[in-house]
Amino acid sequence: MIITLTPNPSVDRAYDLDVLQLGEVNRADAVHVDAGGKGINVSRALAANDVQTLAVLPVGGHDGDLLVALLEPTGVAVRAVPLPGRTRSNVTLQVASGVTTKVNAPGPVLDDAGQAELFAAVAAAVGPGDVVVGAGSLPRGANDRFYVALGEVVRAAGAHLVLDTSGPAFDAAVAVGGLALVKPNDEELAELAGRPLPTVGDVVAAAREVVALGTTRVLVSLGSHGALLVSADAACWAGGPALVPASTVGAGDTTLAGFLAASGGDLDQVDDAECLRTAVAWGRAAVLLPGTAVPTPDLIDARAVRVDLDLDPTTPIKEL
Ligand SMILES: Nc1ncnc2c1ncn2[C@@H]1O[C@H](COP(=O)(O)OP(=O)(O)O)[C@@H](O)[C@H]1O
Ligand SMILES: O=P(O)(O)OC[C@H]1O[C@](O)(COP(=O)(O)O)[C@@H](O)[C@@H]1O
Repeated sequence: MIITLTPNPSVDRAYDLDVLQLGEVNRADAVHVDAGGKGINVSRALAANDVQTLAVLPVGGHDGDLLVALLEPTGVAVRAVPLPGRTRSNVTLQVASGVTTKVNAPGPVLDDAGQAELFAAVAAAVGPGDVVVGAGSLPRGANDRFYVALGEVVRAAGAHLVLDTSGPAFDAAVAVGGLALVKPNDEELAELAGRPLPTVGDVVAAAREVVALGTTRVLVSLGSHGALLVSADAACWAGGPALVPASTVGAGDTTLAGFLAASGGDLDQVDDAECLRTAVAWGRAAVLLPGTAVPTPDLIDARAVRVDLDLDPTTPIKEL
């Protein structure tokens, strides 16, 4: 079973515009409202591809009710933990040229009691061999060691922790280690490493520093340049021609979902190249969909993805 925990979920509202004019009245051609937040998107993408998953999330207020209602038809099993405060709404402005502008709200405060309730919900659901995905930013009030504490809950159950977050929470979890997989994008990995990562060799070296601290695999998404998968003894890249996105929101989450789906939920037996190919195929399919929509199997084309196990480390990421 793949369980996701999204400590700061969102109702995602995406506005499609021809062009965006700052300081002017902009009129949208369409508005998309989706259940959002990184773990929730992972679960939605899995469920859309018939992979069983449970999403654990805090909810509060009107948008909390709306979030649960939006998840109802998706096939995701939901454990919604009612907490004080109101679930946030994140806004995306999507222009026809493919440029995506996001405004993420801070969300409600999560206090120690709320954190304990979320961990209890995960502990009640997780069993040996399961995969728990901790994903997204931390709400105000949450300790930077939130995902470290989640790791203790997950490992106590004999399960694997996968992480997709950024900033101090990512830093703290990587420093402690014991992670099966992390999914930064190249900017998040550069922030963690504390230096720019312009080439393939730079990204692989930074990912190997994460591996050396006790993470088995690092899946680095590179936007239109595909993704790199790095472990202690291997590095491979997958990608394809750049696409003009209908929306990049949720593409990273869908990429992670594709990787987990291809692994069959067994992170002890991963075929790196095939899991990476599937991950990139899912991400590419996601960017062609509006808002935070997730692709179904008919929209995913793994054959369009090229895998390279022997990339020249001097290759600039921008040339992939
Ligand atoms: N413009 C694009 N063209 C083709 N693929 C893309 C494009 N943008 C994103 N992708 C795909 O989506 C994946 C995730 O995108 P990325 O922006 O790296 O994630 P995140 O949303 O986590 O920052 C990439 O690895 C790539 O496969
Ligand atoms: O938790 P954060 O970092 O504020 O991000 C939350 C937002 O990111 C998303 O999960 C999308 O993530 P990605 O675009 O990185 O795949 C949205 O659904 C959500 O609104």
